[in-house]
Amino acid sequence: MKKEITIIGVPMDLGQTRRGVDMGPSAIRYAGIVERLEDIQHEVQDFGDIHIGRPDGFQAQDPTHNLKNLKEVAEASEKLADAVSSVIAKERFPLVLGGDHSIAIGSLAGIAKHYSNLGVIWYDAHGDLNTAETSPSGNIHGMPLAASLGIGHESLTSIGGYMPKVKPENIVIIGARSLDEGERELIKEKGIKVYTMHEIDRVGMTAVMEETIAYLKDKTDGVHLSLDLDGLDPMDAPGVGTPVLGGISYRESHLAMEMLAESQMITSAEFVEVNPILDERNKTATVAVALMGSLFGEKLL
Ligand SMILES: NC(=[NH2+])NCCC[C@H](N)C(=O)O
Ligand SMILES: [Mn+2]
Ligand SMILES: [Mn+2]
Repeated sequence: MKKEITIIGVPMDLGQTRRGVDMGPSAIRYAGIVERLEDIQHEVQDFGDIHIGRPDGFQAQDPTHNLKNLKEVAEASEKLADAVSSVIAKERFPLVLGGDHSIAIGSLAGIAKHYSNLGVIWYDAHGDLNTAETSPSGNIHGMPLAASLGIGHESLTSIGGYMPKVKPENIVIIGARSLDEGERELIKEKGIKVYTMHEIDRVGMTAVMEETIAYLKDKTDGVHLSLDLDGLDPMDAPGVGTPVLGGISYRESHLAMEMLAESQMITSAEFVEVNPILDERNKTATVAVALMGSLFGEKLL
């Protein structure tokens, strides 16, 4: 089915401390995302990049919290929320390119306004369910899913002027293999559905995706895919800032994207954490583009 897609680049690197992930959108464009989607008959428009403010180097860390670059991340999130929301208002499919995963706070704030029961598939090695209190790093890219549940610092939970963006029972995390203590507690407390690498190995990606699709299908009126490239194994996606061994393979990821394409349930998507400085000859951006091809219906025959 032909889609009208708008690409939004978010050159954000302030949600974590390794420089270079702000070049993710360029690397993904360079790897040919527009042509790839046009080749399978979609109509693609490139919105360009959201402007990311630079932190004032002389400004001391706010003593009331340990959140790095909170002001800049919150400002960028508001801008992204507006951009994403305007794309959906035009009945186009928003495809957001990161940037670190903190950008999901803005994407979800812009998207969730348009749905009463948004589903979220969080494809990631991590839960990104930390708050200032539970975070080992103070990096906001470890917090976007918590913030979208309405948990965490007010400057992050209130983006878009409402909260929460998503209900715990509408979330599925796939690929988890690194969770902090507070994240584990939150998962249990809220009953969030998680397929760790254990389940993926045990029952296989086919069953994981069948169950995920069945779980979300009837109770949601839209599903956002938030794909962190570190969900994949670092052998397949080396250009990420927080790699974790033992991840989802390139092949399993293609299968997952193909099954989502068949389900026709995905209404928005983002691909994040591509860091060209840490990458090998743009491999991770190229993998991201290949996965987007499958998500949007590319088939060999
Ligand atoms: N989006 C990501 N890559 N997140 C990594 C988070 C790592 C760790 N859990 C933290 O809070 O700092
Ligand atoms: Mn991650
Ligand atoms: Mn993440």
